[in-house]
Amino acid sequence: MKTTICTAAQARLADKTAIHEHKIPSLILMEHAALGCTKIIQKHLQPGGQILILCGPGNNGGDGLAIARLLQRPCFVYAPKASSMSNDERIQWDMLEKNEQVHFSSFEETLSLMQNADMVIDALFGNGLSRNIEGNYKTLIDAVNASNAFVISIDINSGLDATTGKILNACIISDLTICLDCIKTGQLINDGKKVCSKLECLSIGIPQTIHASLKTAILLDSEEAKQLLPRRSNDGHKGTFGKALMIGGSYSMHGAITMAARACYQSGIGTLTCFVPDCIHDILAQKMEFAMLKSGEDKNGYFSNTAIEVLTKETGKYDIVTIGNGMGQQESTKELVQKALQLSTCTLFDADACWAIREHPELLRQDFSIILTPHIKEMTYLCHRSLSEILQDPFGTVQEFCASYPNCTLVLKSDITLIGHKDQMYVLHQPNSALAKGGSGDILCGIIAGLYGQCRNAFQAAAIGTYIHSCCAKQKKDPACFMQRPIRK
Ligand SMILES: NC(=O)C1=CN([C@@H]2O[C@H](COP(=O)(O)OP(=O)(O)OC[C@H]3O[C@@H](n4cnc5c(N)ncnc54)[C@H](OP(=O)(O)O)[C@@H]3O)[C@@H](O)[C@H]2O)[C@@H](O)CC1
Ligand SMILES: [K+]
Repeated sequence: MKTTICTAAQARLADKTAIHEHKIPSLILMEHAALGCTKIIQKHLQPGGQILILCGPGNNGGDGLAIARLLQRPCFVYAPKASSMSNDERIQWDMLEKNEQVHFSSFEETLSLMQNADMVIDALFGNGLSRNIEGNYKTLIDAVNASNAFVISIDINSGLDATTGKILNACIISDLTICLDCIKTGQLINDGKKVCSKLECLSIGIPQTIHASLKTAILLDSEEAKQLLPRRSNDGHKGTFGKALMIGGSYSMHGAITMAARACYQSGIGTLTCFVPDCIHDILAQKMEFAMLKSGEDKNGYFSNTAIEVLTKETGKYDIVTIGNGMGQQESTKELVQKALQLSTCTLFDADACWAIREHPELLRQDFSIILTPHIKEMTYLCHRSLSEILQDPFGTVQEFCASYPNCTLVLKSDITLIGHKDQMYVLHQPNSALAKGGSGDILCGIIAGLYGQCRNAFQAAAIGTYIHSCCAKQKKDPACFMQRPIRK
């Protein structure tokens, strides 16, 4: 089952389509949601533990009341007066009329119960939050955050904008958030990262085809990765697995191209050629017994402007060209980037190549595939957004770029990495500080190139390469001393 990532509007549309077009009554969806939540809640609940369920005025509150019914154990519930409930919540309320295990508490009682509660279920607001939280709801949220209870939010932490991840004046900080049907974009960005400790996504019976038709982003998890990993045929030869040319390096940054090349080789490329400045040729010849080496004229430790001449004879020889690792922000980098595009083959722009193309973004529109792997700072060179604008809205940034450059696959690297192509997007949500060190990006570039050689599909290679890269980071218990080596399992 795919886990999807939606904006608030997409999530609402998916609900609406399921209810009105697929004729699945909303109460059935709510029952699925509540049954699934109850199972998860029970796993975290101590026998005899005191549980307090906070319900708001909409269907999120309806989920809370359904959970109270399904728990089948004594619990306290705070709920608004029946006249201000949504229709479905009202039906849930009626179902509790004869229930003797559910005790409704007043606002004041709820505040005092909070002090001894073992668990608080946050069903105040979900996808329908529309303005700042004030008054009693704010007081309740502040009290939850001050309590020692284990807090589970239903669907969305109440107070969090589901799309932007901004807090609307007050917000529940949860130990666990059970996302209904899909993860919301706001849970992965901005304040969303701080208020949701752990996300668990629950299927509630909304048909997967609805998400597919809405073109929602897909979580890149192990299930998805298995589908993407290229299969190597036993009767393949080195040509089958691709010929890569990696252009990069400088006197002070020869490690970057070395790491990228090693990662490419270890990721299964058929043959690998590195093109580096003359001044580091001999160093690399010592380090890279696995790659063929070509070198071009250097100046002050970088490629010279005339180094490009060597590339003129290379047209048609390679399946993938990578450019950028350790090249520096030099005039020659700009020249080489343009020349690399003339090789008319799939080209991966990493690091300084993303900087070098910024004056000629029109060159990114080619009739062959281009992969770009910028981190957030490098992304500022590729779009008209500032660093903070990209951080605020990484999903929109990737969508906008991919719509403008349909032949490009963009890998926007940060604690969550987004991989976009046309209207498709994968989201890798495995933040790990092990990858926050020099060389990580170079290795990712190499892994993607190695995998491209084996599948010849830029979006697939970028997605599976990004996933494998993050798996490498999980190998060590202490992320600070992690040494990166590509793996294949
Ligand atoms: N539909 C489905 O298929 C399923 C939906 N499910 C569940 O429904 C949830 C979405 O339900 P929902 O649309 O009723 O929104 P929800 O957030 O509960 O409340 C909206 C209410 O709050 C009010 N309100 C808003 N902001 C406020 C504020 N700051 N302070 C005070 N009031 C405020 C708002 O008032 P209004 O803006 O209309 O004036 C309205 O009355 C979703 O997250 C999931 O949990 C599941 O059961 C599975 C099936
Ligand atoms: K909630």
